[in-house]
Amino acid sequence: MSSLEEPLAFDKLPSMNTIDRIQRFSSGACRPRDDVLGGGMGHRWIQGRDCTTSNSCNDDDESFGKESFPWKRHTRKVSEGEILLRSTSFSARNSSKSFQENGISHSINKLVRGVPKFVKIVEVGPRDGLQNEKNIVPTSVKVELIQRLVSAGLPVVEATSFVSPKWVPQLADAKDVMDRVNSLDGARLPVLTPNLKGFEAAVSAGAKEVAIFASASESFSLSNINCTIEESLLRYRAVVTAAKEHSIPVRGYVSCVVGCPVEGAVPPSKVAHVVKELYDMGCFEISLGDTIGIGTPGTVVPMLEAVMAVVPPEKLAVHFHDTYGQALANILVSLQMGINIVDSSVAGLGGCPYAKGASGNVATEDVVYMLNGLGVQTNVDLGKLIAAGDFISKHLGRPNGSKAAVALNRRVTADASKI
Ligand SMILES: CC(C)(COP(=O)([O-])OP(=O)([O-])OC[C@H]1O[C@@H](n2cnc3c(N)ncnc32)[C@H](O)[C@@H]1OP(=O)([O-])[O-])[C@@H](O)C(=O)NCCC(=O)NCCSC(=O)C[C@@](C)(O)CC(=O)[O-]
Repeated sequence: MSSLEEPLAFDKLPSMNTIDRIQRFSSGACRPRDDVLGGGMGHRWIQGRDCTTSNSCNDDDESFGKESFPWKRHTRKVSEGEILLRSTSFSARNSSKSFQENGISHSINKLVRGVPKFVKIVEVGPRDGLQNEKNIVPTSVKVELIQRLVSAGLPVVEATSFVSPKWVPQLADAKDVMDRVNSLDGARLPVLTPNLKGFEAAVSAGAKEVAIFASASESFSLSNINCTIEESLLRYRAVVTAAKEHSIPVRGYVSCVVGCPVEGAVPPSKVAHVVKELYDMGCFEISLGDTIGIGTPGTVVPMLEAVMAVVPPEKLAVHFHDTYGQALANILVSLQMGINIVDSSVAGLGGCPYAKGASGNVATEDVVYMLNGLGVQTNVDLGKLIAAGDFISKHLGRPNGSKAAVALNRRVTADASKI
């Protein structure tokens, strides 16, 4: 049992060789073409790709719409917030150009090797973000939050959970929320279901996609869903079978992929075992949750190596909590390894009621800001997203937990004061 006060396995910090090796064997591997290293415009540091795989490379973002269950593509107008953001990105463009003039772009392209051109963001704020809130958030606020997130261009917004209201009172209004968001166009709205009872309630409430959530740690499984890992897999097999009958896609989660609040370090082989079980039972995508935010690139890389040995990277998502401020670094290293789906929570809301001390998920605004800086498309309107984060933060009576949102809001105020 290791202490969770220490970053785990610092000595395992990956060398670029490790990442190169993974890239070579990853089916999503993509490499920058050396002949286009110097010619980019704007703040996009990743130049053209020469890849032949399906993992969102060698294509524009249209390929993203070709998943097995299509949903209506979201078209959006540019918001006022985004116009401001575009105007403030001028200096980033200039600095990118001067990097290129100095021959530094080659290093940048090496650094972002393998990072996909498009990242699908799975917004978990209305569910993971709110489930831990002590004061009950009115249904109307939850509904407006979901509407705002969909209108910001997020392709997937996890809406709520059909879990026991005794266990998670905050989400006891799951049916009412679904009744009011079901007609929203432009995004998928999955919900969590811990068992058949939850699945049936979700289907009657009109859910068109569900998620099941297992754990790589026995102790966490017991405290979160009151059963062992093997028992949970049995339950989930029943949920997936029922979902197949309704043609409902099922996403899988695995919690505690790096560490557990009770057991300490969790071996990558254990994570890989549970991920493979969920994949084999039919989950279309599996999200790897660092539930207590303990991971660093030094522990995330070996975990991903183990998981990618059994499930292809294009079927995997990463889900980092930011307890130790490591989430963006962990996301970047995951993208370098071929992952192109990232879970995040607007305004950095979140925490798990059964993982004491776990802080919020990585803030969606911070992820989008980083991806914009890397030239990775998300189709998310950062201005509208920040407004959604401000809306819910104001309701909860606390500052927006996204550093990018706070800084950009300050910048807007500063710019306005010059007028
Ligand atoms: C799994 C159970 C239900 C077992 O809970 P249990 O108490 O063992 O279940 P039970 O079968 O003995 O039933 C007890 C009562 O709950 C009811 N019940 C049973 N099932 C449901 C249901 N689906 N919906 C509504 N009610 C339900 C059932 O009808 C019964 O009601 P009673 O007869 O006492 O009135 C419970 O432990 C539970 O709801 N746990 C969910 C806890 C939770 O939501 N945790 C947060 C999830 S976040 C997470 O896991 C991590 C993640 C995904 O975010 C990724 C990451 O960050 O790593």
